[in-house]
Amino acid sequence: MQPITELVLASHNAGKLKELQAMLGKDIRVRPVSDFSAIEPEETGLSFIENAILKARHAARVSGLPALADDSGLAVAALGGAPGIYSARYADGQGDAANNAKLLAALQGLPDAERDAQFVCTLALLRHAEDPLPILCEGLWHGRILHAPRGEQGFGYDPLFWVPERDCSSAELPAAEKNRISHRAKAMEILRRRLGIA
Ligand SMILES: O=P(O)(O)OP(=O)(O)OP(=O)(O)OC[C@H]1O[C@@H](n2cnc3c(O)ncnc32)[C@H](O)[C@@H]1O
Ligand SMILES: [Mg+2]
Repeated sequence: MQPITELVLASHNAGKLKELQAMLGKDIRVRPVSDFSAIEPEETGLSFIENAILKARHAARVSGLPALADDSGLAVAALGGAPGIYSARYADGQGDAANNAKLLAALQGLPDAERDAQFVCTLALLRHAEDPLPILCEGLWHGRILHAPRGEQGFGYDPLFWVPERDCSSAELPAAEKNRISHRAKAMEILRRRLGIA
């Protein structure tokens, strides 16, 4: 396989883009898909990986470059895995603060022992829009949902996600530390190995 020297990141989420860029930018020239198109493809898949593939395919098509997409979310055990693939749309598109408020309300009154959750990250890399064999990677990060937000770092559900191995919320972790241990870091480690840049 030809080494990949440049790729388009198929995300419109600033927090995600920052993390992906920090994890890849030393080895590969990365450009956001917004350099090529403002259109966000509808996430019609029923699984994280289907949505990652369709976002990457769209980005490869509009850019003519290899494309990497990240479809991720939060799966809460007490909610049967919700919000899951609907994490970004949990509060009907009203944004991170509304998503977090809805999650806290859904778990109101539940003790710590019943607040297990995991962040899921899937990555899909397509060498071109018709690539029949995308590189697919996943990473999971186990934790617990807090009773109130903590911390200012990160994005999305980070202020509500308790990280047992660090005794703090993921929004209290310095960016470099989150990027070493998160679901995204784990998926990215697999991708780096597949690309031979580990
Ligand atoms: O689809 P793109 O354009 O990449 O951007 P998005 O924000 O819509 O991304 P997703 O469809 O993958 O939805 C992911 C959701 O899960 C949340 N999420 C994913 N990774 C996270 C992380 O590391 N920390 C906090 N929240 C995260 C994020 O805030 C979104 O609400
Ligand atoms: Mg999305």
